Amino acid sequence: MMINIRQCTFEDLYKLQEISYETFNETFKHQNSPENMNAYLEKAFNVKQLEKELSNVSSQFYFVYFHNEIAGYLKVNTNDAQSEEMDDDSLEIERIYIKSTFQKRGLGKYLLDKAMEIAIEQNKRIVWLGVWEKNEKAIAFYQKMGFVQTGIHSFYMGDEEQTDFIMSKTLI
Ligand SMILES: CC(=O)SCCNC(=O)CCNC(=O)[C@H](O)C(C)(C)COP(=O)(O)OP(=O)(O)OC[C@H]1O[C@@H](n2cnc3c(N)ncnc32)[C@H](O)[C@@H]1OP(=O)(O)O
Repeated sequence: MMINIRQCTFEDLYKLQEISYETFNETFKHQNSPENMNAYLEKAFNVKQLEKELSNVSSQFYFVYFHNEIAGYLKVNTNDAQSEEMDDDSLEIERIYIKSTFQKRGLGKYLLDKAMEIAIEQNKRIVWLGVWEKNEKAIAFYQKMGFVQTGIHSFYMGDEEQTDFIMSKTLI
């Protein structure tokens, strides 16, 4: 099989840190200062933080493999692991990141389908996510996947306040 998916465990901590840094950096370094990028990377992906997230029963991480190489990852949250106050019948896609060399091969859709599958299994009604308003590529991808904008919220990249679009999809 060309494409495989596997749920991450505690043992994957350092691999997870590596792909988190790499993909975040290549996605956002062109539109943000090095200071703000470093501040965010250190805060979001330090070992203690990732340990905490990996041990949260309401969060799940998955690696997607392309020809046996880690090509990207998915993080989903339910209940109080969601990064916004949301009802218990919703699931958050907190991160879908595909390494640039593996993009446009269907892997992002593969991870998104996985998230939808988890939501259905857990009887959720809404799948939602936050995406930076300037991340046009990801917004186009989520629109293509049937998500619509349902709100906004702000977050900090270092000391800069930025706006995320909240996008959602309702399951039948
Ligand atoms: C909640 C968050 O995580 S927000 C941050 C999202 N992640 C990032 O920005 C990280 C960098 N980007 C990526 O990782 C990827 O580009 C993703 C996740 C946005 C898309 O993943 P990819 O593997 O490249 O997309 P994939 O090949 O699965 O494409 C699926 C469909 O979306 C469409 N699509 C993908 N990218 C785009 C785009 N830039 N513009 C329009 N349509 C697009 C494809 O054409 C495809 O449509 P099709 O099924 O009709 O052929």
